[in-house]
Amino acid sequence: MQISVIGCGYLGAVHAACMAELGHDVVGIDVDAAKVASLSAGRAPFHEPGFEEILARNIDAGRLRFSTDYADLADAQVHFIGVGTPQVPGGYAADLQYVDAAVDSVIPYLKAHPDGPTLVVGKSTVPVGTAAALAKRIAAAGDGVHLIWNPEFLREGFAVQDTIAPDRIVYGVPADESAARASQAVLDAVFADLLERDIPRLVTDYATAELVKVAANSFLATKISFINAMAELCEATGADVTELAEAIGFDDRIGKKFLRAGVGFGGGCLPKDIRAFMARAGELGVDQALTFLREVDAINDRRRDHAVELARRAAGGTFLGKKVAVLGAAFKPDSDDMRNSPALDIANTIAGQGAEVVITDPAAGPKLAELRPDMTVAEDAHAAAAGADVVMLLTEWRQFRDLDPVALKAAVRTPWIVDGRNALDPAAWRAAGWTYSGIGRP
Ligand SMILES: NC(=O)c1ccc[n+]([C@@H]2O[C@H](COP(=O)([O-])OP(=O)(O)OC[C@H]3O[C@@H](n4cnc5c(N)ncnc54)[C@H](O)[C@@H]3O)[C@@H](O)[C@H]2O)c1
Ligand SMILES: O=c1ccn([C@@H]2O[C@H](COP(=O)(O)OP(=O)(O)O[C@H]3O[C@H](CO)[C@@H](O)[C@H](O)[C@H]3O)[C@@H](O)[C@H]2O)c(=O)[nH]1
Repeated sequence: MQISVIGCGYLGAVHAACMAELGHDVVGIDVDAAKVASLSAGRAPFHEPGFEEILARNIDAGRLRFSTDYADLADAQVHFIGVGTPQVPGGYAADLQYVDAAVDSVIPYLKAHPDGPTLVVGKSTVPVGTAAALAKRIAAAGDGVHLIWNPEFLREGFAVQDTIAPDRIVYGVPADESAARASQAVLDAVFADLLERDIPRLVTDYATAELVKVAANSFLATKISFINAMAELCEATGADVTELAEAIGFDDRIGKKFLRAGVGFGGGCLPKDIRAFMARAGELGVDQALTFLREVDAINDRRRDHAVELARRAAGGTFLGKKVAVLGAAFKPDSDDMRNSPALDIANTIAGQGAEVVITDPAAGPKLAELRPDMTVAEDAHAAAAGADVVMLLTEWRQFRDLDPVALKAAVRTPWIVDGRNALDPAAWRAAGWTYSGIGRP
């Protein structure tokens, strides 16, 4: 099937390559010419395990190409929309200008297809009500053109695997039954390979599909803030939050996942999605339903402040004249994404308070050096830690988890580690002569 993917960022580029991997003929459209040039040359513009391989393989096979010109999507029957929906500047609501622009740009090319309806498929994360409004505009483009809302649940670092083998697929379909049936059949053909593997597919109305996405992210954010709140209690009582998380996690109803206390959640999704959800609830007059998310957000912010405090204590009460090595800049390991990254935020705060900060990240390092010439970016943990008064582990890359505390001690001025992700073995670091300070651990 001929498919277009509009918006080739972390979501769209991976989706385009995965759709080609499933055997479809795919064109990726993006307004960023540099990104399109990089993708066209088979070079991933961001770090995502396994992505570059499928990108190159499918370009070579002739099933995948990229363009800045919307005219190149004219023959496609299915158009996925994966453009960004960041927070509006200075506010909580989602900025829909990129979705609106993408829809405006695709509309002139929408025409009924000989093999069934032409579909616009929304993947971007949007406030509930967006799909219904877009569907009206798309319907005005002509007969045989429909919108399905198909939210995306991939995690960065596992994006390829999550796209090809998602936990579930959700279709928000038009209210009109025959339009719903016909458009569902087309999207089923796109995902035939996945459906054959019995991946659950849920068919809902537009509003439910939109809400499933933000509800899922709100639940995940709540789980993280819950365990971080428990870390605050553990810190006040001398208890250990990692043992607490393990113990409650044995209950199947709670589960072990997403209970890692630390410097909290960041990235291009959870923080902005819970805020946009709160903003939308306010517009709908049900803001009280989501006041708990304010607390989720506040707990999350407090973890960053707390990490700064732990470092200040380690530095002897002031950052002036002190060198702090920060291990990690990306918001999570196996990604170079620094959007709303706790690590980068904490590094900025500490530098602003007078410390000499040297930061290192296996994937985000080069991008950071380019974007932030004001920062000292080191090659690796040992180079960053040279002469440091405090070392902070803020993104739990394997390279950092596997550090040898004995070898690293030889590089630093003072062996004091703040483990902002509870990723290290405190006993091993203490035995090597370090002062170890974790999150919610004695
Ligand atoms: N990143 C993720 O892991 C993830 C997962 C699930 C859902 N989402 C959602 O997917 C959407 C995209 O997220 P992302 O992380 O890929 O963002 P991104 O910023 O990495 O990518 C967005 C891309 O859209 C392009 N773009 C903007 N306007 C355009 C237009 N008019 N026409 C064509 N291209 C245009 C940009 O140049 C950019 O390359 C967001 O709504 C996000 O919440 C993201
Ligand atoms: O126990 C945990 C788990 C995660 N995190 C942090 O939470 C953030 C988000 O992690 P994760 O959810 O793995 O990353 P994303 O790639 O942002 O994925 C989330 O956001 C995507 C975009 O909406 C969704 O598609 C995914 O399902 C959802 O997990 C990161 O900063 C993690 O360090 C913790 O602090 N503790």
